[in-house]
Amino acid sequence: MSSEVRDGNVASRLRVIASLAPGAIAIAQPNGPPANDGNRSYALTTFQNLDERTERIARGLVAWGIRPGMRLAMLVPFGAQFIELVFALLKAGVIVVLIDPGIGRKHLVKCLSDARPDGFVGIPKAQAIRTLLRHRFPTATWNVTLGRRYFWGGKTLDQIIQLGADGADKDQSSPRKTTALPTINRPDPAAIIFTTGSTGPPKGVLYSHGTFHAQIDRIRERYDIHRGSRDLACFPLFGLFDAVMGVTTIIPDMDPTRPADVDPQRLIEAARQWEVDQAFGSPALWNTVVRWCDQHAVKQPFPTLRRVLSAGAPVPAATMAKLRGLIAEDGEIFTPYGATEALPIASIESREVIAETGPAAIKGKGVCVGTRFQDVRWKVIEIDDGPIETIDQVTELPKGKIGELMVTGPMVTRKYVVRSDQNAMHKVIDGDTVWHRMGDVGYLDANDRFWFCGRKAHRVRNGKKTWYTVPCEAIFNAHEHVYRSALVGRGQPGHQTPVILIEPLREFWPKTNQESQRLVEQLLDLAARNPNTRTIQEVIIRDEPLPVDIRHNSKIFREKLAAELQ
Ligand SMILES: Nc1ncnc2c1ncn2[C@@H]1O[C@H](COP(=O)(O)OP(=O)(O)OP(=O)(O)O)[C@@H](O)[C@H]1O
Repeated sequence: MSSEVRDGNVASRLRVIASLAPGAIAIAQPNGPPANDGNRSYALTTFQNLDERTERIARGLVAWGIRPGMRLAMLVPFGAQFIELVFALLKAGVIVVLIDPGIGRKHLVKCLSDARPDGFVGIPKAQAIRTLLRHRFPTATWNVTLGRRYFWGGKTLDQIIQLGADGADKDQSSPRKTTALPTINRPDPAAIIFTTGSTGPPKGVLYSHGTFHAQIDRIRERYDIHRGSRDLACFPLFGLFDAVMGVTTIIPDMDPTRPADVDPQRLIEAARQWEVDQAFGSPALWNTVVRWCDQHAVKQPFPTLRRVLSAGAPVPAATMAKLRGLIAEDGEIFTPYGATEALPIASIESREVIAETGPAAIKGKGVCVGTRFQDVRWKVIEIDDGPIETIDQVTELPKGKIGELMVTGPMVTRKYVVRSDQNAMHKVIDGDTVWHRMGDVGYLDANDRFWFCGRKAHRVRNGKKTWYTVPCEAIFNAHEHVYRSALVGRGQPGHQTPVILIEPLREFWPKTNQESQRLVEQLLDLAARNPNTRTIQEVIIRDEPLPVDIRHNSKIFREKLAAELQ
């Protein structure tokens, strides 16, 4: 489809979809509580509505004075309006600043301030907070409020839409008639998206329109996604991809910033009502769904679901096997691997995990994240904690050897624009090409699959000995009373003692010191029998959950734990 889109703006794909299927439903959002039979009423947006409204908002923004390259930060909860506004801003040539509220208030304000936005598009509450903190956002003068505007300046969305219809700003003495949308080329900047911040403060990644095109094309091809599919979008940003692939986004009744707290009953109802055939969610969401169905003895609650996507962290093979039993028999579960800076890089399907790579992972071989997406190039290189400027300074490792992963391709972003000091640590120049160092360690196998062994920054070192998080933790996670574990180093890198912190499953939380001691002994016994872990001699059973990121609910904040241990 990309060849049909003449200009480089990724939002122009909407126009193509709208011309092919104008009346098809682009977005369905619940607008009432579920009835007794589980069915509920939904507000519907067709592809034609979506294209026309985004066009009108974009024209309104341009008529108001918004110019290509201006940065506008989105402070709008995920939903139909979020999707609509992102496309409208892209059509106007704006660089959309996207921040996941799940990163927490402190990081949120800091990231927004560092992104130096020219304005905010937000709900009244967000605009009120922005106004109170205006010294942090000195350049933010173009502000659009959804709903009612109170004591702050700017325009309401309704005024922008009106402007888009009129083609001129009535507030101005000499109304402009120039509401043509700008021409955008693929290399032009489209968005600044923040990393989760699981290894330090979140970094702002610059996406071009070309980055988005490459992501959409690769995802569509590899997962064989077609117009007419219906996606339960439990991971908000996927709703944006759906719209330009002609897929209906069903917005689930859940807090997208707290995927582990989802009510599976609501998902099941939505999937039934819409005969959903695709769903995207984080591993934590699927874990909640699988456990709930287990507890309630629910059999195949998603009979029409044929494509499940789960991203952001490893999905245990056991969860995958159970999830397989909940969806259509011929359904597939994919775990794409990538990062905010480079997505998608690789992918694996559940059958391969269950039959082959999952059992290997349990033995401490790392988590296999699969084979490359088309046009990705990757190398495993010797681990270096400092910057690597050019490709000639890189030492590539042979297959099977653990090192750090670096990648390049059209979906790989070229730089950070917030915390740009981090560019030196992550980017390697190779002529016109930029390689991105993922910050992940692992190895490539004989079938060109990558085996993820954890984050580079989380490895524990003592002299020549290195312990990698994922292969070590797998040995402890295999104990039937363990929910998850974290390898943490006590002391300075190079002189660290490896310590394993254990979060038992809720039902097996030790009630006495003796029970706790018994569990420690069993775990040390397990550790002694595996070469990865036999040098680990300290296991601590926690009496509270391990700290994890809110966005994926699965990335363990090992830095925090290490600080507690020192
Ligand atoms: N399928 C997967 N299996 C295992 N880990 C994954 C998978 N997909 C992503 N990851 C992990 O998530 C990381 C990317 O996450 P993200 O871009 O959200 O930010 P972050 O790297 O956690 O944050 P920061 O870079 O700020 O520390 C990858 O580098 C990898 O460690």
